[in-house]
Amino acid sequence: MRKLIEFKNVTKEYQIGEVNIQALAGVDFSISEGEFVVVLGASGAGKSTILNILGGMDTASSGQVFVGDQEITGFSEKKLTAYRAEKIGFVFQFYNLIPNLNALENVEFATEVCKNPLDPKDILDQVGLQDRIKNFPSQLSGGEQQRVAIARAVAKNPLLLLCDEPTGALDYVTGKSVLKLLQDLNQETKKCVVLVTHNSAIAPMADKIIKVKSGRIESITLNHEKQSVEGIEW
Ligand SMILES: Nc1ncnc2c1ncn2[C@@H]1O[C@H](COP(=O)(O)OP(=O)(O)OP(=O)(O)O)[C@@H](O)[C@H]1O
Repeated sequence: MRKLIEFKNVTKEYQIGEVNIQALAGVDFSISEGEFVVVLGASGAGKSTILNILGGMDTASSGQVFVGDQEITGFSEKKLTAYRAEKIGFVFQFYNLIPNLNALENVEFATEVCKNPLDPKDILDQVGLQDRIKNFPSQLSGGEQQRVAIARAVAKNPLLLLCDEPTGALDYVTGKSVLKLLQDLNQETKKCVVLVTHNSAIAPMADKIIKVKSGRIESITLNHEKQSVEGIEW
């Protein structure tokens, strides 16, 4: 499969007063089109930093990041904003829905700035919320709100779906159903999904597992016998 993402010797340093924090100390990896990738590591390992640089929410201190045929590390602020808006769908641990918009409006709002959005209603159908589209976030459970957040990300028709601990605030069963939804969407749409988690038990659902430790890549494993989420217990 064609290479979609490449990190080449990427570093990230944060300067807090006199203190210099090395969040990434030279990271190299690549991701192919359509892959479901799990980025694993302990707290503070650098997982979110990788995801934020990939999503154009943060910038590398040095090194190169390629997405498709573009080097995003060379982007101006304006190009990076367009990249985030058009190419990236984000799903976070806390759903970040707009409280005074209902489920459908939350998805519609996100698609307004996109070039080729999918139909918000169709996507809410696909995530199983066809009967709840008029509900406000406060009227939905955590799992349902996360489904709206996933619908919002997917409806943008992004190149990449980036998920940072998407089940972190959910109970076991609900978390599993959200992972199943992400796995199904990856299989159906062939969109690349990069999911950050500290939960190593979910690694078997991925095509590729990237382990991060202290700002470095510890290992990259290709999983040829990917498992369905239903078959994984933790
Ligand atoms: N904006 C920031 N300013 C200063 N330091 C930061 C910032 N963001 C991250 N860091 C530091 O960089 C390191 C990597 O953080 P990162 O959030 O990428 O880790 P993580 O693996 O995602 O951890 P967690 O699972 O706890 O979210 C940590 O030491 C963190 O404190």
